[in-house]
Amino acid sequence: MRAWYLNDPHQACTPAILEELGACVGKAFEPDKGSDTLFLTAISEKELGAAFADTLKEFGREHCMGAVSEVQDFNVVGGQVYIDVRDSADAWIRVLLFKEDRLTLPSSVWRRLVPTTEDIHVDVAIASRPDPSNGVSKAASNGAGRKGGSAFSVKTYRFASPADERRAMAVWTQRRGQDGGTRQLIVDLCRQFYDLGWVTGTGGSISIREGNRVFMTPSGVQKERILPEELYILDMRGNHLYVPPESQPGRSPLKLTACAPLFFHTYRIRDAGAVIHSHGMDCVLATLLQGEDATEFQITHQEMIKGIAGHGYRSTLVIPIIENTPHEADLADSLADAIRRYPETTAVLVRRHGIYIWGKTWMQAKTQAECYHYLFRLAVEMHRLGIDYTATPRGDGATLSPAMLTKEKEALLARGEGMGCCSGAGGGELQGSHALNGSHENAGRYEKSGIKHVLMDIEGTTTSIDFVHQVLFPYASAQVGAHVREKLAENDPEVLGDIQALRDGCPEGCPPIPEEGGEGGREGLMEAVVKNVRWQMERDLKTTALKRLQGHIWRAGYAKGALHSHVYEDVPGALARWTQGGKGGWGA
Ligand SMILES: CSCCC(=O)C(=O)COP(=O)(O)O
Ligand SMILES: [Zn+2]
Repeated sequence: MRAWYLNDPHQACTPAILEELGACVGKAFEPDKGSDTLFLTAISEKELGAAFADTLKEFGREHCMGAVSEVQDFNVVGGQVYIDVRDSADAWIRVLLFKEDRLTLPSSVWRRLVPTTEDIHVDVAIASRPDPSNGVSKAASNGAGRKGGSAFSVKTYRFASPADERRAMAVWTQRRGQDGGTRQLIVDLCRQFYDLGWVTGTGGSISIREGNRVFMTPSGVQKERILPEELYILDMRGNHLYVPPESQPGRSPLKLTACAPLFFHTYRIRDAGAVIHSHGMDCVLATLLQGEDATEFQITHQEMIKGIAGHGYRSTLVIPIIENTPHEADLADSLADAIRRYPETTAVLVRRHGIYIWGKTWMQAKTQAECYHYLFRLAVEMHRLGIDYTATPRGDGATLSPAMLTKEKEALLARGEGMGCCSGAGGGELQGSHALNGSHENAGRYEKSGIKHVLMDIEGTTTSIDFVHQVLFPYASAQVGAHVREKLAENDPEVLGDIQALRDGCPEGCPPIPEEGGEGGREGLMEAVVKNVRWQMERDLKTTALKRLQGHIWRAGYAKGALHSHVYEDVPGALARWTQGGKGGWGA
């Protein structure tokens, strides 16, 4: 058996790709019990006579058996034949079968049988039997593919007329790059991203997935000068389908990008269609703006946040930050960990290095990359101006609008004596406690500045991080059942909202939340909430829904005196100084 892509005959197709489609390559003719077997002896004009043209047409026609749910075994009893099958990106794979080869296709895969020459004697036995997967390919039943009965039918198009098809093809070709190829598209994007400063100094990288084929840039090269044939192609298991020419005159052998293991994590964990690794300077600054210890970058109330999947203008966009390592490939584990812990994120920042951004398609990845870079630039500028880009503006419930800051307040902030250190922009434990060591004169400055409220971060600022991990988290986990039971008994709309948020934002693999009034009643609902919350907490997920319910559990715990927090010893003094004269208010 040999298999390759019809649109690029140099591209071999591995058994891994066929297996992903649910196809299986074997040896020898063994019709299964209960099979209907059809012998197609001699697809030859001489043998078939008048029926030759129609037979050819019939077997050359594309078939998908999904509707009748049949598995077909193509058994070559003599000669050789092509069976063409479509991959998950709608590209034709040509499988050449020799005598005694056997190809098994599930019902969901489009196929056609093509003679290797116009007049060939080939004996093919096609045995059909019920498909136990009922039309769902292996990829889909694994959860790796698409939803629905036929895994790939969503990518299969039929046109009312040849003219319709030509029009659609023209549009798609244009969208995919002028020459219609993923290779050319990556080359073009590399040039564009170089001009934007994202892939300079040979740093940064791009990868695009076409079904089960993954295109990646070579390592350590001038990214803006890559040629289409210098790209690697791999299957989803990491097997090399295409390796660029090893030694060209005057050039060293091309290695695969060091980002490959990281790219594969986004493909395998998130089913991404494209990934961009940028070294843009604003990404690096974003990893430092909120302090070296910050594990997240946050920004809110910006129009461009709408460009990030699942976010709106008022959303707080949260991007995890992981620590850099001397070698790019060593980032893979912490990137995978961040992807799992932040199920809503489509990007991971790497401190003092750059960012990985992915999307379902290359266009979504590019749009998001542009929005992320814009937001980082904006955050840097806002920070420089002393404006808090993490704060909700007035009119949206904020106590202080950065835009309303007077010159005096800006001066206060610029001296590092104001909000910057304790409004969430500082974050680190050391930094937090130092931030409160203001002098008595500061109280006067606050008074003069007209600042009425100081909104303080807790974790590591007023209170130790250990308190959160050793007291607050276990409390939420232990109390979730009792809290939900109590609040549901009161028909409290807040808890109903919390439950709905958990239901809507249920991460992949997390125990789902049934509808109210469903099977199992309220007890079943409560049990599901407890399982869902504990599942997320065990994985240290940071979903909005989880944080929301945890916040409510802790608030109730403080209110009834079940929870008591310590504060660092300099906190009470600092708060007293800031509130001297009764001008300020504070809360922690
Ligand atoms: C100055 S580039 C250092 C390596 C790096 O961070 C990077 O992103 C490039 O990796 P590649 O192997 O794709 O060249
Ligand atoms: Zn890099």
